[in-house]
Amino acid sequence: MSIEYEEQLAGSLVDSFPKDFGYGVENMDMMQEDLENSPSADSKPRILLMGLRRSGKSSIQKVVFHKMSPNETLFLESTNKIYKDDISGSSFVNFHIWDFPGQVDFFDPTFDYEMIFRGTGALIFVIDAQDDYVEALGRLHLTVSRAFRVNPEINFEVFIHKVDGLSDDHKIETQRDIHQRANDDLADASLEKLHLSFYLTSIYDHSIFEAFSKVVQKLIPQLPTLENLLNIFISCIFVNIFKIYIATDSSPVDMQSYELCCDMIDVVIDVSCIYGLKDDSNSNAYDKESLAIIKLNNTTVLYLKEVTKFLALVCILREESFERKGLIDYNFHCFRKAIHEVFEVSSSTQRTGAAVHSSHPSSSGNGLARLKSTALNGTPRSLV
Ligand SMILES: Nc1nc2c(ncn2[C@@H]2O[C@H](COP(=O)(O)OP(=O)(O)OP(=O)(O)O)[C@@H](O)[C@H]2O)c(=O)[nH]1
Repeated sequence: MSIEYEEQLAGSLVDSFPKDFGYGVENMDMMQEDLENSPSADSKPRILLMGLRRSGKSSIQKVVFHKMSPNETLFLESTNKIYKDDISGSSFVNFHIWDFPGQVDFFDPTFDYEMIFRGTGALIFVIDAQDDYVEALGRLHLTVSRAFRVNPEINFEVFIHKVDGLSDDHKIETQRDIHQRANDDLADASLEKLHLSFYLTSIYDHSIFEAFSKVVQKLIPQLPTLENLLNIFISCIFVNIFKIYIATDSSPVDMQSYELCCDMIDVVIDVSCIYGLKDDSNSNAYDKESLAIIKLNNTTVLYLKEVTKFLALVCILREESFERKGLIDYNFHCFRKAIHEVFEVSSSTQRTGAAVHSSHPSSSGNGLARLKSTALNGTPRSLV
């Protein structure tokens, strides 16, 4: 895939991607001013990407949110600015990502780290598993303990990264060792309440998308409502155009199904971008008409349909269930309506400044109650 095509693709999908927006290390004051003045600063959760130099932070951001192919990250230059990405990935998932250069002295007294941590939803600390990680563990401890003291609500996520270069045994041993040492350091500092979540990640497979999905899901207050909706509807995955799954039904997500769903999104969006876009810049590669059905050779069917501007529902159905397509379409229609209702409630609550609490879907209106009865009357529920 050419770089021009990728840029065109990213540009056509995401309106608010100020790609080259960044602050030089020398421009910390400017960044701070922006933090204070930005109207969206309070409403959108912030995700910080931190870690030592060359640990893979920028690569993660580029691969997940800019559709860069993993091989191209070999040519990424070292970041010497803090990059801020405004991700408007779905009605539910809007956040800022701050990619910190490895060499920034984050605890420079002229730099107000309290302000940064106060508005942060998740702090992702990236550790290069192919390198000696002793220094990284020291830095991790320093960073999370400072952040926790300022804002104990932050979700602390540790990406044990670049595990593609490790054997399966080595991966497990590395995770165990990092887990043990990081938690020992916290116990020594009497910070047992600080919880770290660990993920094995690589940009060369879907593990980075899966890990990011889990990080993002923790920031979605409507998640239990979405899960309920999916449970009563069908076995499926609800993903956005970045292949981050927002919610699934309650059966555990197996990697193979998730990878299939991701590939389906790639096919639909890539083909639409290459062959579907008209010359006028107003047309979108992904819109209300976006729909794809692929029959697999194991008697299952992949079914993708647009839900909102950035969200799609991808279902894996048994072939015989798919014969009742009218019922599936009707259920989908109800599901889509329910999602829009949840979104409307959430945006109006956000406007009034109140917190959004999840509730059982049947309490959210007639559309949802109808969905429940329809679903129970004949929707296939099994996953591959
Ligand atoms: N094998 C492997 N290499 C990776 C992975 N992720 C990133 N890399 C490589 O790691 C190198 C450094 O990646 P960057 O994304 O520039 O690292 P960074 O943390 O942003 O570095 P600074 O900007 O210096 O802070 C690049 O050559 C990437 O190709 C991965 O999952 N596996």
